[in-house]
Amino acid sequence: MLDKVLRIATRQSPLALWQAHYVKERLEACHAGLRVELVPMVTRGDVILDTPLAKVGGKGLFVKELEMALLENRADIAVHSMKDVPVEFPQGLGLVTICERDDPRDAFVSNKYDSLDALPAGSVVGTSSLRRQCQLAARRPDLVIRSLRGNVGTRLGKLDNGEYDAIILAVAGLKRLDLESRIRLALPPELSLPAVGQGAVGIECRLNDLRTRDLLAPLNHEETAMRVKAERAMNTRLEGGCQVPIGSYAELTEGELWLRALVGAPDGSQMVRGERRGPPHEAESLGISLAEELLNNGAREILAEVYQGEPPA
Ligand SMILES: NCc1[nH]cc(CCC(=O)O)c1CC(=O)O
Repeated sequence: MLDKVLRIATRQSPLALWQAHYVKERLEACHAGLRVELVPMVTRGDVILDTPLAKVGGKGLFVKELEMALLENRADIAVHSMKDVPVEFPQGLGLVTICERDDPRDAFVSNKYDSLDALPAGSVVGTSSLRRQCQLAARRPDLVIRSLRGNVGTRLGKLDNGEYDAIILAVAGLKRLDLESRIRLALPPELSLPAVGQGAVGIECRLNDLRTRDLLAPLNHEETAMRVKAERAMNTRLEGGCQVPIGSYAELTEGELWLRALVGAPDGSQMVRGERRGPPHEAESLGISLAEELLNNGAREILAEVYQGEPPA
């Protein structure tokens, strides 16, 4: 039966393919007789590999082609790392499902050292994330932080050939690729506040495609959705559309949301932090009010400076 086929638009990086296969398997397990096909695509973000993302238009580069495929009915859903999903969607598309979150933490990866604190002065640490960079530099101003791009395998290769003493990657990505053994230390949120949505997989589709939305419904994880909603509300109130030095992380404990956030200068010289606690149904307003507090405490000036150097796309 043709209407029992569902098509997933996906990038072809090993991480993207893992996530697409994960959603395929979950959907097929929930719906007997449903056949799920992958539609592999190349995005601009996959092609431009040598320039810091902030300079070439930011995270949106990885999702535009997938969204075109949805709009032109060449695919039914797109599977994303929530961390890479821009704040706005094209007309007619939306994020309808967020799967259960995996480990949200950043990972310290090194062949020589056990932790950030064990690194000698002058050690070279690789990351292209302004968020990771500012938190690293704030704690260890004596380190040399160098840009590091490419997919997870490429980044590990650059560590292994000696270009870096250590690199920072997401725990979730390493676990998905069966590379958990490379993690020397999972950094607690106090040390490296995660990015919005880190560790969670989200699913986008055409909002008027009710058949697909019904099929996706059992994959939604309410607790993860609440947490990511608070994180994204915080980010949306701050962000101008390009890569930014912002951490935003929510936990849900005993029915209460605890949202922490930071905005920092990329060189770690300034850092504004804040937190909010409240009921989950106020996820969005908690995020917005925390963002406004940060803006009033200096984040406005920090972000203005970041955007001036690298204007949003
Ligand atoms: N920026 C790329 C990216 N997008 C999502 C993940 C990891 C998986 C996740 O956070 O869901 C990664 C790799 C990394 O940051 O190390």
